Amino acid sequence: MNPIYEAHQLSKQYRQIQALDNLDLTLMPGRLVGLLGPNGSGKTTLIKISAGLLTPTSGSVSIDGHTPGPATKAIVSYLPDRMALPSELSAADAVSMYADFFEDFDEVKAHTMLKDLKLSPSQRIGAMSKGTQEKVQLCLAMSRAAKLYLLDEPLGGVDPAAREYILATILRNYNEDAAVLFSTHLISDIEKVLDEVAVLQNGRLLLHDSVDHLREEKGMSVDEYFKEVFRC
Ligand SMILES: Nc1ncnc2c1ncn2[C@@H]1O[C@H](COP(=O)(O)OP(=O)(O)OP(=O)(O)O)[C@@H](O)[C@H]1O
Repeated sequence: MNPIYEAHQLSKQYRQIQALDNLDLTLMPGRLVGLLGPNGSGKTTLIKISAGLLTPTSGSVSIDGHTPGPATKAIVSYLPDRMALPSELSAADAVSMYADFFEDFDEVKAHTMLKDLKLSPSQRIGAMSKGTQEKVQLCLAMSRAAKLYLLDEPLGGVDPAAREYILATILRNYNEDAAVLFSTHLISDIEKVLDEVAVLQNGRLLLHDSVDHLREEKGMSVDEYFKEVFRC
């Protein structure tokens, strides 16, 4: 089986700040991977480069054999870390817009998810709370049948009751040949669903391992390991 995603010697420099530093990361299809790391470790930068929104200073990303760009936008479902939809649209308008943009978008699935999360399709996005906006964006991102999902903090502002549903939805909705790269600080909430973790520190890959192997080798949960390594 070929990797769906490969970052090779990836670096990103913003003036004096080295946000990514010669990072190599390979993701295989069918894996749900948590992208972890303290604030400022480079998670969003990695996701944005992979989504084709930022250009690396050096190194490369290959997604299903393509450099991030128009070809990868058709196979990558990206969930940004902040609201990216026009505020005047309603949730139903946003669903129609996604249906126009993405061939792999399942409109019925999106409406079912909105209903399950008790979101009003007619409410204007600009009038929604931050957590509600995040839920709408997640419904849209997970209603695509993509090969790679890049989810930047999908649970950040979501209440604990909805987190369970969202995690179950991520697990249920993604096609088993797809990979999911999922950045989060809510490690204890998600480690039970993850196959692997990739941990960033100062723009470098500190560790990339299966959750089972990490727990066995370190004798602790991923959450405990993270707190131990990054204790302030
Ligand atoms: N547009 C920018 N201009 C300058 N520096 C930036 C910019 N965006 C990010 N950085 C810097 O790059 C580094 C990595 O930031 P990034 O947002 O990728 O980290 P992160 O791991 O996603 O952080 P968090 O967990 O806080 O969301 C940080 O030092 C940040 O200050």
